Amino acid sequence: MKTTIAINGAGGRMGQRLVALANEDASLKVVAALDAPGSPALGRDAGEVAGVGRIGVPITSELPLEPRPACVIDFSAPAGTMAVLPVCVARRIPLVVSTTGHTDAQKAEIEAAAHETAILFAPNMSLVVNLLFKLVRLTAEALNGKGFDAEIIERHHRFKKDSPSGTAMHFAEVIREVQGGRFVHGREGIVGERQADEIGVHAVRAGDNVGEHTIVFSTLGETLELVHKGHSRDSYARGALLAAAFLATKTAGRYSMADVLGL
Ligand SMILES: NC(=O)C1=CN([C@@H]2O[C@H](COP(=O)(O)OP(=O)(O)OC[C@H]3O[C@@H](n4cnc5c(N)ncnc54)[C@H](OP(=O)(O)O)[C@@H]3O)[C@@H](O)[C@H]2O)C=CC1
Ligand SMILES: O=C(O)C1=N[C@H](C(=O)O)C[C@H](O)C1
Repeated sequence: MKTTIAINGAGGRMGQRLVALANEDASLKVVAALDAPGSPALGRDAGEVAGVGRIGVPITSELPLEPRPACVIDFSAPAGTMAVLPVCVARRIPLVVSTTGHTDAQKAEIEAAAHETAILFAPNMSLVVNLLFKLVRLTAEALNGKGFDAEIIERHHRFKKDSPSGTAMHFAEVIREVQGGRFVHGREGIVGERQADEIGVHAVRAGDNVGEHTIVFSTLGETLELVHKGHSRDSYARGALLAAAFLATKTAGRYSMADVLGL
């Protein structure tokens, strides 16, 4: 029995990889592909847009009633998430939210939807990055109160619309949960000496970098850096497809990539 999926943002960089990789997976079937109202991708075959040939699924701006997907995967934009969320809630369709850049109010709405359907909301679908979240928590605990400065540097492609990355902010939130402190986004001018409670967050936008995160723990005399470097968007896409297969069988509730990946 194939897991049927719908992809929100199917015309985008990630959406295209999801269509392509799902097309190669005998356990999955793409039954719907969505994109923004007014998108030039509307009406085109999702497989053709993804470069894998026709799959018989046209890209539409709304989720058709039939065939009902077992799970929706969202790699769109905040507005895209908020457009598909009520549809998934009303129809009790599990939803994997991979999009980043939401407001706090939008995040709260996404979390509330878990009362009605299965929700997995994660800024990064990569196995290695989700392992790195645990390693950063372990490091922050081990070095807490020992005089280490924590800074996060993220690098992404020139096309990324939100900043800093959702992944970088999750690293920062993990560190703050453990050590307390306050986020400092970049530094400019005579800002004075670095205060011990600062958690620096810095975003580089250049070239076609698919995602690189460096978490720095530095003190007088030595530095520890924990680094993830993405080579392809496929690490995120494969994680998202695993998440969809996991979520498709779940009842209402809030699930995580740690649940999916057994971390
Ligand atoms: N969790 C994870 O592991 C990862 C998360 N991401 C996140 O996924 C998102 C997408 O990234 P990426 O694929 O590079 O971005 P793209 O801009 O390439 O793709 C986004 C797609 O969503 C479409 N879109 C925009 N608004 C809507 C809407 N209202 N309804 C439906 N579709 C819409 C866009 O259409 P149009 O171009 O016409 O606006 C575009 O086709 C970003 O937030 C990014 O941070 C990315 C990689 C990994
Ligand atoms: O926009 C991207 O490309 C990515 N965005 C996500 C984020 O904002 O954390 C995940 C990954 O870093 C790639």
